[in-house]
Amino acid sequence: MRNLVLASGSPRRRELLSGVGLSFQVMVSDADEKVDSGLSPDEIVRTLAFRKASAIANELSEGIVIGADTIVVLEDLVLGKPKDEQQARQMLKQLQGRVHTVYSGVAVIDAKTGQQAVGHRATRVHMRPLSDAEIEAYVKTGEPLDKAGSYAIQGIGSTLVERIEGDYFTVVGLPMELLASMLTSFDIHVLKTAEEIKR
Ligand SMILES: Cc1cn([C@H]2C[C@H](O)[C@@H](COP(=O)(O)OP(=O)(O)OP(=O)(O)O)O2)c(=O)[nH]c1=O
Repeated sequence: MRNLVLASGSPRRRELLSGVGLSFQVMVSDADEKVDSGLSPDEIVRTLAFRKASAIANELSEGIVIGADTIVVLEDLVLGKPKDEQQARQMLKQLQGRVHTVYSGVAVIDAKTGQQAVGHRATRVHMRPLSDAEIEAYVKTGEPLDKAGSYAIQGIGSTLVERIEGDYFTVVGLPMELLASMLTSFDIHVLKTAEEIKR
């Protein structure tokens, strides 16, 4: 099988991809995460996922490169990763007791042929009301710091989420069903690979 490359420093994305039995290399891009203020949320995550994948694909002569990006959107407010505890506190104060949408973009690029695909998914998240003391305690766990919107649904943040509408993996940062279907057009078939591993 052709070399698969995950262009991401996110341990969550690494775990999700390993979880379906794919073997891959990790190469972290230093792609600029600034975007035009006029872009819609889906355009933002698609642009950034593509930028991350192409930064790595440009360094390689072959390989299928995957990039991803996740943002949290509360009405017209776009929340990325907090700079510090103060910003994490502020984001959680805005999100508590309300519904927001998590957008995750995925880009796949074949470094050899230049074939490319970009997609995204959006999931609505209902967060329960949180007291200031709860927000403080959660911020102090350190978990919010490298997460878009300052929470991790897969971690202690699971206790803050009442329910979601849509794909769970989109919230964690890598929509797996979307990615698997995109990979089939690059002739990478996740279920077939999993079957080969079992044999
Ligand atoms: C909302 C949410 C986000 N996140 C994470 C996923 C992403 O790692 C991060 C969003 O930041 P990103 O900029 O998408 O990704 P990253 O900087 O971690 O990694 P890279 O750019 O190298 O791919 O937030 C969770 O882990 N759980 C959650 O519930």
